[in-house]
Amino acid sequence: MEHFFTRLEEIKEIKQTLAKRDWFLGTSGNLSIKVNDHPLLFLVTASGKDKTIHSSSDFLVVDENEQSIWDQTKNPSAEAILHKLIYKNSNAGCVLHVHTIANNLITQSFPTNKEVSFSGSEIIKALGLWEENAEISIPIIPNHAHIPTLGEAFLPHINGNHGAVLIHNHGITVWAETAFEAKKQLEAYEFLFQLTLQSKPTSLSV
Ligand SMILES: CSCCC(=O)C(=O)COP(=O)(O)O
Ligand SMILES: [Zn+2]
Repeated sequence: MEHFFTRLEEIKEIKQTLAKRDWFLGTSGNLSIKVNDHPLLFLVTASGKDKTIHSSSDFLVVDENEQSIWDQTKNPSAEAILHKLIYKNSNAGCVLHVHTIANNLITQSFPTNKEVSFSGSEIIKALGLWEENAEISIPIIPNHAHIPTLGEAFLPHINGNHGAVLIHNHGITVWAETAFEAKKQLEAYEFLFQLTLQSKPTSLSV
């Protein structure tokens, strides 16, 4: 139980930090943190809420069918299936999804089912790549309104315990083994997007 409350505090703190950055405009975005491996249980944001307002009903615990196990008065994030797919196919412990102007604009510069690559910035070390001239690539998938179809497009890109997927004209989903790592990596990706958009167009490469 102590573990549960520690995880809850971690994800609440991330929600508050990202809200201060305006990364939840228009009720967009969803966050989750794993609280049990077998059976899979994770805390996930409730759907459709203003995520800049913080209350005791911000999160609910769902199982591997994305069903709330205690509280039937609110619904889990509509995108909880993506979080479930990540937890079922990696050792990730936390999943963060945000819509930002920068992550939407970056996807508009590239075709879907391709990837966008970044190199030449020190912040790439925050993504775990420490070698000289390291390059990081992020896949861009189509934005299917039907979430199970979005999940099918997303699944092949879950290739490790941490990673990221851009959804075209929608947002980014980042996962990592811990909440600290997931937030760090999300921030590093958003840094790269903003840097690229504010730099010369030649710094983009497909
Ligand atoms: C209001 S943005 C459209 C839904 C979305 O993409 C999102 O991230 C928020 O959905 P949720 O069900 O998690 O509130
Ligand atoms: Zn979304």
